Amino acid sequence: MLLGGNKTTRKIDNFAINNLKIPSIVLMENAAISFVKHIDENEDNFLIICGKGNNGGDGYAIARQLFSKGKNVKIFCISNENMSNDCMINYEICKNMGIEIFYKIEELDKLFFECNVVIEGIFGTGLNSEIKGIYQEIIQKINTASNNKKVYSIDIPSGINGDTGEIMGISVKADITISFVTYKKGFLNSKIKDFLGKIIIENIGLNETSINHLLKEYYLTPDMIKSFRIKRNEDSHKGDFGKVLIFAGSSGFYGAGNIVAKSCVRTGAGLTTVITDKNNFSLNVFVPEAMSFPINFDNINENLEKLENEILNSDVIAIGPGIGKSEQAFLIFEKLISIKKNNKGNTIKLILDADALNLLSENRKLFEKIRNRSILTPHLVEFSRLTGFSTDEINKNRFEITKNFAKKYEIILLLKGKNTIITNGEELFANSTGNSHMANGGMGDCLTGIICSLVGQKYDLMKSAGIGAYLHGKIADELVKKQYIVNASHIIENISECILNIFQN
Ligand SMILES: NC(=O)C1=CN([C@@H]2O[C@H](COP(=O)(O)OP(=O)(O)OC[C@H]3O[C@@H](n4cnc5c(N)ncnc54)[C@H](OP(=O)(O)O)[C@@H]3O)[C@@H](O)[C@H]2O)[C@@H](O)CC1
Ligand SMILES: [K+]
Repeated sequence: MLLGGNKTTRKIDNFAINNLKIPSIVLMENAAISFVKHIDENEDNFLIICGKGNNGGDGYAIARQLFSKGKNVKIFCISNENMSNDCMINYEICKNMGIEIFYKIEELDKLFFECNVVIEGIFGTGLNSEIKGIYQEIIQKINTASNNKKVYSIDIPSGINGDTGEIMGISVKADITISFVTYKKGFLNSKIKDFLGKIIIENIGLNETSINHLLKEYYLTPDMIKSFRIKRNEDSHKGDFGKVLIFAGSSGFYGAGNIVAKSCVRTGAGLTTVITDKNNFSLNVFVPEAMSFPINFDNINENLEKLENEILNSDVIAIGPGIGKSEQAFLIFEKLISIKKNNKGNTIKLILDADALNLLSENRKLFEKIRNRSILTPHLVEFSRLTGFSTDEINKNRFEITKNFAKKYEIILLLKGKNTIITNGEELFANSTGNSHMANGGMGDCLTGIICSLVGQKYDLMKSAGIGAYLHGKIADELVKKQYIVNASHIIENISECILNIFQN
């Protein structure tokens, strides 16, 4: 699903009008028809509150549509001065059709009392400053009435900034928001969840393929994930699904390595090998399918040569969870990223997480070795270390900072958090799955294991990160329907079933 904001709405509008030659009034009509589809047939009494821009124009067009279905419709017109052209056209039609239109704020309370459903088209993507005066008063009244009326917002609850989700002074609290063409970036702001209600994204007669060159940002949906699927050949063998090398875990943190390995195995990698302390015997017990490459941490140099063969034999290497920041960990990390091509002549892909990111932050010249072949999966604090931006600055400007970083270092960045962001600097995915019940130790390790497994199975880096993040969150979303806390082990046991559901449904 396309992800957009205020500017992109104007861009799409302009393209549809100027290039596709769809008159703007047709787009508005399509928006109104799509909107009305979601209104309960049994509802009868509607109050439609309209501003003077195209959001209000949508409101008048929706009023006409409902009126023509025989519904009882009243309109509250906030202002009929300086209306946009299409708003004016629909306002005039409503007047000509004899729909009752009210103008005085003193009449509003009675209008609320008489209706069952409020539809508001005060501001959409054109909101450009703090809301004050009469607009503020009307929104307050809508929110008071919303206690016992169903409130629908057209495109965006009036008062929410479509780009940032910021509340511009005050906002309508919608029960249902029906938005057009794009999932608005502002909806990703977790602080406004209660204002959005149920979100539905509707078409206005534009096929996604005719406009998707205009924007390269997406909100991940099940259909998108399904479209990424690479079918398995009947005659394939384990070599076709990737040789994955994992450097994760160290004394005290063996669990991290075990979780990465088990997630990787369960996601379907062909062969999984874990570089681990020679004294760690837990791997074989926890993940019998994985192989180990034992390291003598007391004498690292004796291992590095043998390790070279292992690297040359790999398709993808995941590095970081639980490795610590010791001198030995650094030497192994440096070795693992020092070879770019494997024995088959293919580029060895890298997934860098946790301590690998911290080591990278402290040794920035190593960025040169990871270009064009890596996924970095920081959480907010790790990303702050990598970029030098404060966590607040990143939160306020996630899209721009992540894209710039990915572009600068030519890597895929996956910034974990609510609506995990994945970007290569051009294209961007915002994840739609996941919840707070999965916020506990080992989750990130599990995600690393899933992603390196997908890369091994020849999914490109963006798609591996996208599928991985979606799958990881989706499993947790399903599990919280029947349990309160979701741990990495729960995710691991459900990976395979969830992949099946996503790819086959
Ligand atoms: N491609 C699509 O997706 C399609 C989108 N469509 C629809 O168009 C909507 C966007 O329409 P839009 O651009 O006319 O802006 P809109 O939100 O109506 O607001 C502008 C009005 O508000 C005013 N105003 C702003 N801030 C204010 C404030 N703080 N306090 C007071 N006034 C304020 C501003 O006044 P001005 O500042 O210009 O004086 C102007 O009058 C979009 O959300 C969707 O519903 C569909 O029709 C079909 C195609
Ligand atoms: K609105």
